[in-house]
This record gives sequence, C-alpha cells and structure tokens, in this order.
Amino acid sequence: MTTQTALHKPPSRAAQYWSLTKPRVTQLAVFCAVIGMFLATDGLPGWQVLVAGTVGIWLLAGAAFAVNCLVEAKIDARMARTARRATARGELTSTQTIVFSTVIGGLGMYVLYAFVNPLTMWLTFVTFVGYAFIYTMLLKPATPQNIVIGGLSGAMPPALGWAAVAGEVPMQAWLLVLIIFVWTPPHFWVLAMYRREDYARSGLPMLPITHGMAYTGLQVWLYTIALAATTLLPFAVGMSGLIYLAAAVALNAVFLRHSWRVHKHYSDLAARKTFAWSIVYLSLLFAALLVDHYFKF
Ligand code: HEM
Ligand SMILES: CC(C)=CCC/C(C)=C/CC/C(C)=C/COP(=O)(O)OP(=O)(O)O
Repeated sequence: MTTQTALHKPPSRAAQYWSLTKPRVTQLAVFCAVIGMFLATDGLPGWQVLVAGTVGIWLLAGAAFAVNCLVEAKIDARMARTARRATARGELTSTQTIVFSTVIGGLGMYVLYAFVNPLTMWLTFVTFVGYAFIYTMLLKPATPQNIVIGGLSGAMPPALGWAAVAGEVPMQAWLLVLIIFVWTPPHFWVLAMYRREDYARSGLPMLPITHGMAYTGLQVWLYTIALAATTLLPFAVGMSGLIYLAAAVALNAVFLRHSWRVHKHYSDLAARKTFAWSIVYLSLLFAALLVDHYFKF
C-alpha cells in the first residue's frame, strides 16, 4: 500500500522543472563538451574554466530543452513517450516555463561570459537558438531532414568545450562536431522507427512516416557506414593514437552489426537495441578520445 501511494505521488515542482531540461540528454551533451575541454590542452584545463564551462553549457542546454517542451506541449501530449512531460500535462504553465528558461539561460550566459570567455558564450547562444528555435519551430514541423540539419546544434558541445579552454575552435574540434553530426541520424531514426505510431499521431514529418520503414532502414545503414569512416579521421589526422583507433574500430563493428540488422532484418527489438547502443557508443567513443589524449602512443 505504501509503495503504491509512493508510486502515484505526483512529482514535486522541482522534479517537474528538472525534467524540462531533459537531464539525460543534457548529461551526454555536457560530457562531450567536457571531453572537448580536456582535448583542447596538452596539460589539464584550469578548474575555473572546467567548472564554469560545464555549468554554463549545462544551463543553456537546459534552457533550450525547456523551450522545446513548451513549444511542443500539444505534440508531446499526443505521443506516449512524451505525454507525461509537465508541459504536456499542463502542470507547468507557459509563463512558468518561459521564466524558468529565461532565468537559467540568462544565468548560463552570465557564467560563460564572466568566468569562461565571450566566444564560448556566443557559440553556446547560437547553439541554443539553433536547437530551441530553428530546429524546434522551423525544421521539425517542415521536413523529414529536420534532424539532419538540426543535428548541427546537438553536435556543437565539443566545439563549445574546446572554445572554453583554448579561446578558439580549431579543425580538430570541428572533427568531433562532425562525428556527432553523422551519429545523429542513426541515433534518432532507429528511435523513430520503433516509435513510428507515436510519430504518425504527432503529425510531424518523420522519415519512417514520410518515406517508409525500408527507406529509413537504408538511411540508418548508410549513415552508420559514414559514421564508421568519420570516426577514423581523428587518427588519420594525427590527433588521436592507437588506443582511440582500437576503440573506434571495435565500437563501429558493433554499431554496423546493429544497423545491418535494422536495415535487413527489421524488428522493433533490433531498433530498440540499436538506439540504446547509439548512446553507449557515443559515450565510449568520447571516453576513448580522452584516455588516448593522456596515454597516446
Ligand atoms: C537533432 C538531434 C537529436 C535528436 C532528434 C534526438 C532525439 C532523441 C529522442 C527523441 C530521444 C528520446 C528517447 C526516448 O525518450 O526514449 C533521445 C534520447 C537521447 N538522446 Fe538524442 N537526439 C539528438 C541528438 C542527441 C545528442 C547530440 C545527444 C548527446 C550528445 C543525445 C543524447 C541522447 C541521450 C543520452 C538520450 C537518452 C535519454 C534517456 O534515456 O532518457 N541526443 N534522443
Ligand atoms: C545550448 C545547447 C548546448 C543545446 C543543446 C543542444 C542539444 C544537445 C541538442 C540535442 C538535440 C536533441 C536531444 C533533440 C531531441 O529531439 P527532440 O527535441 O525532437 O525530442 P523530443 O521528441 O523528445 O522532444
């Protein structure tokens, strides 16, 4: 009985606001930014930049996700996966969400400006606008290529981290951006495949709905091949060594096997497993970049 009561207890206000920031997505994005910070220097980044950069990027990402939840409240309410969001259920009003996003976004801008550098603040702000407005409001309802173009915002975190420490964004940082950019379509489209009924209800023009499952499966496979090639670039340009190369080859082998199954022998289970793997893949690939940076041979 006690357990049941606990299970049905409505989330606290704090938990509602917290969930608006899509904490798990933010965690991985910020993790990639932090790796960018470490790769930007031969030694260790200063602790102030490390902490302030992490907090600032985290806050602006959270603010961007809150705007997304507000804009999509009606769409979210139509999809099983997102229907429980506080904005979709009307538990948080538009005003509350706007104030929350403005406060944490403004705080993030201040932290980046005052304790990191203006370049990082502006790049993160452009990323915020790219995701919260260009992707969410313009691209997502307009084209099935929404996530390919919009994926550029999601791919920015390593460049933001690099800018925080180095004050510039060199080619090596853009290589990392390119990796996340090419990773995004297989990451998202396998989810859209096994959630196709949700997306059909949502009215959004997602690829499995507009072009069918077979075509989407083919795109997942082709992008995974492109991803495998792209992830070799850090080694090819001498930025990373053999530890990274070995990790990238092993991780790609698993990803390719998953994507092949989605392409040739589709099942919802295969797509689910591929989606879960995409997240483990990106986390481990970036962890390998870090390990390789300090133990390079
Ligand atoms: C435009 C680009 C992207 C799109 C459209 C997208 C889409 C999604 C969607 C719809 C989910 C929800 C899955 C669910 O609720 O079952 C999700 C989960 C996730 N995404 Fe992405 N994603 C994108 C980019 C990224 C990026 C750049 C990262 C991190 C670097 C990321 C990390 C994650 C993580 C960690 C989860 C799991 C969240 C959880 O388990 O609660 N995504 N993504
Ligand atoms: C300022 C800054 C660093 C911003 C972070 C940008 C970032 C990491 C974007 C990732 C894109 C993403 C998770 C989209 C989720 O899809 P969706 O929003 O379409 O998913 P939904 O269906 O769950 O709403």
